[in-house]
Amino acid sequence: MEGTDVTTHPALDDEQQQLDRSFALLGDGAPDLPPLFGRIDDAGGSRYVGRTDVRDESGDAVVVAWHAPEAGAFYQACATEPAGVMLKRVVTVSGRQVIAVHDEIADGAAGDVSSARDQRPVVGKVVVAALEQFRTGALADATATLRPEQYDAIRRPARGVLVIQGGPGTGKTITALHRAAWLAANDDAVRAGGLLVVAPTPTLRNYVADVLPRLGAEAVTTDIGALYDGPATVRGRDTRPEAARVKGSAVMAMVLRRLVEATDGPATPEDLLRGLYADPALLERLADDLLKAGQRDVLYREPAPSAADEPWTVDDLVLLDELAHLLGRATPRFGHAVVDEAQNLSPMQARAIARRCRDVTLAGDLECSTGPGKHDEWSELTGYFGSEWGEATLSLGYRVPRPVVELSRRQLPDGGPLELARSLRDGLGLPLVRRVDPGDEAAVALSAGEAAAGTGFKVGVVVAPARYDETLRYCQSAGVKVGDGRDGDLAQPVTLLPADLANGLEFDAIALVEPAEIGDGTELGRRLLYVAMTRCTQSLAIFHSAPLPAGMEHLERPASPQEPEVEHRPRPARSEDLYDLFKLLRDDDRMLVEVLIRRLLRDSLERED
Ligand SMILES: Nc1ncnc2c1ncn2[C@@H]1O[C@H](COP(=O)(O)OP(=O)(O)OP(=O)(O)O)[C@@H](O)[C@H]1O
Repeated sequence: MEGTDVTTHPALDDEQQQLDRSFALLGDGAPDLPPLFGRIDDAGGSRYVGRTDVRDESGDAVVVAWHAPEAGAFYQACATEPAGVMLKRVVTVSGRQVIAVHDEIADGAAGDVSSARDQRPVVGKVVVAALEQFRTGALADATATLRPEQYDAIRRPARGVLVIQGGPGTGKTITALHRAAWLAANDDAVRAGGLLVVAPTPTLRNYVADVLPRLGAEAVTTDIGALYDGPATVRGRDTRPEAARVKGSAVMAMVLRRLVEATDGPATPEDLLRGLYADPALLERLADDLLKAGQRDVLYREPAPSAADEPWTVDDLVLLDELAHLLGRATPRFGHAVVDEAQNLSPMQARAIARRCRDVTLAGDLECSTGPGKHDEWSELTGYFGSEWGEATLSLGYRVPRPVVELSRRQLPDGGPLELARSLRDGLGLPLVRRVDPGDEAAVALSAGEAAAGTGFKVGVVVAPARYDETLRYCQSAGVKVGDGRDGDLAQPVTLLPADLANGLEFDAIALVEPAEIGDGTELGRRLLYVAMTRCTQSLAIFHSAPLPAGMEHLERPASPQEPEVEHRPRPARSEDLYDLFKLLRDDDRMLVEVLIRRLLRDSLERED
C-alpha cells in the first residue's frame, strides 16, 4: 500500500459530510446507491459527481449528474493529462459510509496512481482496486472510473452509426450502455423516441436491465429473434452453418419480396416461410438468379404438422420479421439502438434493426465473430443503417491478464488488425497447461475448476459445443455441481459453457478443455478459441490429451511418466527451496496455491486497513 492508507485520508471527514448532506437533501427519495462517487476541482470550482443531480433548498447543485456537461472534466482529465484539473478524487462509499478516497490527480499532477512497471498503463489505483475485486458473475460498475477514451465515445452525436470496437474486455459493452444513458439524458430526440438495446445472451440482457436504470435510463432490451412479435418463437438451431449463412444473407430480402408478390390472398409470415422451405420448385422459381443450387438445398426442410411446431431458428424469425414488414405490418420505431456483440449481425439482422432505428451504436470486435459469417470490415454492416458512420476504438484492456492476451492473439491471423490492447491486469501469470490421459480432460478440468471455486473464484469450464452434452451428463452422474451455461445459468461457482456461447461473458478463471476440439483448424474454430481464452480476469488453465492446436503448440510438454512425490521432500528452509518445491507441483495444484496465496495477501491487507 506504499504508505498511503486510504482509510485515514484527511479528506474522509469532508467527503462524509458531503455524502450526509446529499442523503439528507434526497430525503425519503434517496436511492440505495450512493448519491456521489467523485469530486473534481478546477478553474470552475469544486464539484461532486454522482448518478443524478442533487440540489439544495435554493436549487444550487450539490452533486452534478455524471452525464451533465459540468461533470465532463471528471472524465476527461487523467493522471497523465491533468488538463488544468487540480483534484480528481474517486470517493468509495459503502452503505452510507465513505470508506476510501483515491486522488488520481492531486495538486494538479498525477496522484494516487498505479506504477508504470511492466508496461502497465498509468491509471488511478481505484481502477486497479475495482478490477481486483472478485467477479460476482455480473460485470462491475464502472461509472466512477470511465476513462477519457470511453467518455469520448459516449458523447459522440446520436445521429448515424457509431462503431465502438476494441479487443476483448476493453469496455465496449460498458461504454455502449453509458452512451445509451448519456444520449437519453442529453438528446431530446433519443429521449422522445426511446432506446432499443439488442444483446445476444440472457446474461448480457440481465446486465443491461440492471445497469441502465442505475444510469437513469430505460430501454426495450431484447435479443434479435424477439424483435419479431408474431406467434413464432425460437425452438430450433441450424446445425449446418451454411443454412444460417444463407438465411442471413442480404439476397433473402429480394427472395422474400418476390415471395410476397407471388402470393395471392391473405397469408401469415409463418405460412409463407414454411411453404418456401418445403417447396424446392418454388424456391428455384423465385431465387434461381440469386442463390446457387447448393444454397437453395440447405434451406429445404419438411414442414412440421403446424406452424407452431416448426423448429424456428433465430434466423427464421428475422426472415419472418422481414415478411411481416413486406405484408404491411407496422414496425415500432426507436430514437436510438445499441447492439452488443454486433460483429455477429447478419445482413438480414441488420435490416431488422434498421427498420426500427437508423441511428445506432454497434459495439463489437470483428475478430470475435462467432456467427456463421465474418465481416472483414465494419462498413459491410454500417451501410444498412444511417448514411453517416464513425468509429471509436478502445485500447485499454480491463479484463484479460497480459500473458493471456499475448497467448490468445496467436489465434488471430497476424495477431489481429487492432493494436494490442494494453492490459491493466497482471492476473495470476502464465497460462497453465496440463496434459492428461485421453478421456480425462473434462474430469480433470472440472476438478481443478471446483478447487479454484473453493477459494472464491468464479470459474468457467469451456468445452467444444459437440462435447457439451456428454460433459453435462458426466457432471450429473459424478455429482459435480455446475451451472448449465447453455441455459444462461451463471449463478454457480463453476459454469460449464460451450465455446460458441462464451461471447460477452467474464470469469475469474477459465479452464479450457481440449482446445484442439474447439480450435478444430477452421477460421471460425480459431475465433471461438480466442473468445473462450479471453473470458478470464485472473487465470487460464488448459487441459488436453490431443496435441495442442496452432498458436499453442509451443506450450506442448511431454506427458510426465510419473507424478512427482511432493510429500517426501525435506522441509524447506530458504525461499529458493520453497520455489523449487512450488515448481514440482502439478499445474492445477499450482493454480490452487497461487489463488490461496493471493487470497491470504488480500485478507491481510484488508485487515491492515
Ligand atoms: N472504466 C472502467 N473502469 C472499471 N472497470 C471497467 C471500465 N471499463 C470496463 N471495465 C470492466 O472491464 C470488464 C470488461 O468490460 P466489457 O464487458 O464492457 O468489455 P467488452 O469490451 O464489451 O468485452 P468483450 O467484448 O470481450 O465481452 C467489465 O468487468 C467492466 O466492468
